[in-house]
Amino acid sequence: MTTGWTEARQVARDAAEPLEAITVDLGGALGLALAEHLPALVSLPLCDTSAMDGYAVRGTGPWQVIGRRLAGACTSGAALEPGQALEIATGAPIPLGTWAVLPVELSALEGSTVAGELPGKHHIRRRGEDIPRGRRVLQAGSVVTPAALGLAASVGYDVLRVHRRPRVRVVVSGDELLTTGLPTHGQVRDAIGPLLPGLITAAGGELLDTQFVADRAGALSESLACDDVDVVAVCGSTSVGPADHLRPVLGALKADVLVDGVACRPGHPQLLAALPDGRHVVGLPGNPFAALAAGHTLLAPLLHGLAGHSPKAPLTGRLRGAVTARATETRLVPAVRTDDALVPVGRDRAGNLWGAAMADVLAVVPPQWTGPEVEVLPL
Ligand SMILES: Nc1nc2c(c(=O)[nH]1)N[C@H]1C(S)=C(S)[C@@H](COP(=O)(O)OP(=O)(O)OC[C@H]3O[C@@H](n4cnc5c(N)ncnc54)[C@H](O)[C@@H]3O)O[C@H]1N2
Ligand code: MOO
Repeated sequence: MTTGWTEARQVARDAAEPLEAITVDLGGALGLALAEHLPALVSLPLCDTSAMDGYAVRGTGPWQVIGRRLAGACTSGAALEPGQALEIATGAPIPLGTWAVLPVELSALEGSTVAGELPGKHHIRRRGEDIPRGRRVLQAGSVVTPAALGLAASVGYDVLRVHRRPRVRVVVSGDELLTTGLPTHGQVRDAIGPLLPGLITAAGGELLDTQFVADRAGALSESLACDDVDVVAVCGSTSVGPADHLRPVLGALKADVLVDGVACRPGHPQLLAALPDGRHVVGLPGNPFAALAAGHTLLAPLLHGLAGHSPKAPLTGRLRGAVTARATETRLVPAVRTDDALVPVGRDRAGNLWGAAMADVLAVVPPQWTGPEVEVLPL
């Protein structure tokens, strides 16, 4: 029974429990989802520090400069007395008794005396003003970005607990397929093998390998009998033709078919199944644009779920141009972003990746849509 596009994505997402947590160095966490909330291990800043290069002063000027302090210096040291100043660098702990930091460009130094107007702002960053110790700075399920790595380091982390990436095997079926060079009569260059690694990585997965199998049930069955991956993405063989063996093979393996066709174009024969040992199989149609659409429809949400990513609100945009909705199926339409709208690029028949390759997004046009707002899937 065919499933609606939105529901199919939810089924794929719900089919996945986040995989186990691992501990990795900060650098190894990029792109993985946090398995635990992240409380700040230290306050930021750690103590009251100067926000400017200049002079920490007490009282009204002029002030007698009694020394110099750079960032990283320890906080102990004599408190300032009224009329005293300490030359200070941005980020250095301010001495006790400081009223304000006089920025160097507002100061006039003569010998060891500095003069200037007390600034309107004190230019002091108070301890914990940016982040107090113990405050949760990121939630479990957040995907670690470059900024998140910097933040984690600044609040004291050397390692992070993250969910491991789901391991994926791609199985490409089709006797007519060629992986390099120019196809001759009857041959077709494999276009799905090359497009999947990027899609899998972006969705939080790790491609273990790509295997090519002949259009035989036995070969497909053998490729599914593995225990070194979490997900097998089978390309081709999803339809009902004489060389399409995926559904019968899944039946023989006693797989639980969770999504058996999706009400969308392209990509309607795609499927999602759970094998008895818990691994998942995603069937991507052989037509390359249909495979891309299915990759975004079923494979990506499954990988997001396994990788422990928190669900995100959909991105939306306004679609302009002559797009006709279907009665009962969702259309996935390649479109480019312009200043004020999304514009379809065409060239989007199921076997043709030209439109998708030119596009920025797939615009999701639901059944009976009247526009202009659509959900978008970045490509
Ligand atoms: N009687 C019906 N026939 C078809 C239906 C249907 O509903 N009833 N659906 C059509 C749709 S829609 C699609 S999509 C395809 C899906 O077919 P398969 O997943 O079984 O894929 P194949 O038959 O192996 O190949 C279809 C087409 O794509 C080419 N192909 C396959 N793999 C690749 C690849 N890796 N790179 C490039 N091109 C590939 C293959 O040569 C065929 O031309 O079924 C329709 N039929
Ligand atoms: O679903 Mo097919 O994928 O439209 O060509």
